[in-house]
Amino acid sequence: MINNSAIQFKYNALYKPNQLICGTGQTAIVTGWSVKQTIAKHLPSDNYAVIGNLYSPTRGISFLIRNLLANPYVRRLVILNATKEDKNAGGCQCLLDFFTHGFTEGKSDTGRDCWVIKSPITGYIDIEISATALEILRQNIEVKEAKTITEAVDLVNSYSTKETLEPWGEPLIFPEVEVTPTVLPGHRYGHRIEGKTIAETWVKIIHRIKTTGTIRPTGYDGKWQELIDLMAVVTDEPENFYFPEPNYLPIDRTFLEEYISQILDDSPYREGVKYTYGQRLRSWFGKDQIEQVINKLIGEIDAASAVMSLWDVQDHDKGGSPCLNHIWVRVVENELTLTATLRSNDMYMAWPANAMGLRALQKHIRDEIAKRSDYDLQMGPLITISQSAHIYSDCWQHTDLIIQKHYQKIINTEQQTYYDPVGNFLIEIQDDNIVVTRTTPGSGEIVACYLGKDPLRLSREICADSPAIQANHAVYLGIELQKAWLAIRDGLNYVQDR
Ligand SMILES: O=c1ccn([C@H]2C[C@H](O)[C@@H](COP(=O)(O)O)O2)c(=O)[nH]1
Repeated sequence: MINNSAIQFKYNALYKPNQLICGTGQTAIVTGWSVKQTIAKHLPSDNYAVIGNLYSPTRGISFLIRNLLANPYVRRLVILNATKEDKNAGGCQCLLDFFTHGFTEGKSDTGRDCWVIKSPITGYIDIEISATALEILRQNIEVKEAKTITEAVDLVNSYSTKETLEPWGEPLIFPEVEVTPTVLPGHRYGHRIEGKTIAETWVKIIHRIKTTGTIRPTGYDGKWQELIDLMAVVTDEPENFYFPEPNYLPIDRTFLEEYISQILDDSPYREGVKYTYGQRLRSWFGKDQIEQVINKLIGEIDAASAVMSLWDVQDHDKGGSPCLNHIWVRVVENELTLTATLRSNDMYMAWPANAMGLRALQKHIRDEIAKRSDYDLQMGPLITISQSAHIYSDCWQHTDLIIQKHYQKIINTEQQTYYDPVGNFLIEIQDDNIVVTRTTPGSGEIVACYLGKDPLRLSREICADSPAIQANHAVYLGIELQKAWLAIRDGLNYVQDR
């Protein structure tokens, strides 16, 4: 025991320094999803060593443990496990289980060797950290769970009246293994990705970002790969949601149920708890915007102003502003479409939940309109526009694995339908000329005709007229035009697709 209780410790934040509030005491506080500043403002800084969030058991715990190992004088840990989000994410529970039950050697989802926490919630610790070091932490840190902010504050204050404890040893620092992806050239601004289901669209999105996104600093002491303004169009998500079997999405049905309520239902303001989308939509601005949109469309079904806004101008002054900012609902040929704009979107971890939650909102609006009026609309596509569409570096390995397993299969199935919204092209030879007839994709009506001998010139003309032609369709056309040209040159018969 050290007798000088006025001793001040300097917290060495090796990882995520900008995300932590550092003090000079011996107690670390993990606030889960609660806003860390709310706790800090109730405590003098010499009562705590550090205050930080823990959002995810698979991504956050390793950093936290590495920092604790670098600061051996931290002898007490208070874990605030207070909100619905904490229950959903399971990070705080998993961290508690690390201290209570320990860990075993295992593999992560991507097959990487790691320590797996003995917990019903999946949580990983980097294998580069030695088991001995992890045991030292487990033996030398006193851990307490708090269920409310007040309980956490009282616990920390009561610790500060106790005597100062000796550090458990010298700081321990372990190497890190970094994965650097190869980035292929591609568009940086503005992408359109379409898929039938959220799951399928998600695989295409993560493929696009992972192969062509720019690697940049995140603003959270890390890196992400990013594309700017990525529009995803989901055309046929079924009513009860499609979850692949086995489920490769980062969420399951139990999580989704909770999450949908965060979008559809109001929730009262609570100190330390961030906005919820439901609260912003239902009550934050003194109006229920979901009701407003339902009533607006019933009154004027063609309205182009069925807008819901989630951004508050005050958000510039506070941290933790909403990522989902603008929702627009529009009826197009008896279909109800919903377009949502997100200023910042974690496309690996958050987009599937965001998209499913928005789809539930779209369905709710459709159903309410049907209940209260004569409009029985179909469900149209769900469209999301993600302005910063990113994947954090600690998800890159997982992302690669999902792409490897599922991307090509999805593309193959799509290509086999031979469907292109720009239409079909029929190729024939007439009097030593190549004749290309363009028809609509549905009824096959003729919309354009091209005639010539030069396959390259014809391809260019066709592509200039339909710049949105699908890449595989354009390549196919090129091959057929060349075959037609060869047939003319060699005096052979030409039949398309033979
Ligand atoms: O519904 C949500 C909420 C958050 N995020 C992600 C986007 C960012 O990666 C991070 C929020 O960071 P800030 O932009 O608020 O700092 O969380 C989403 O993707 N969807």
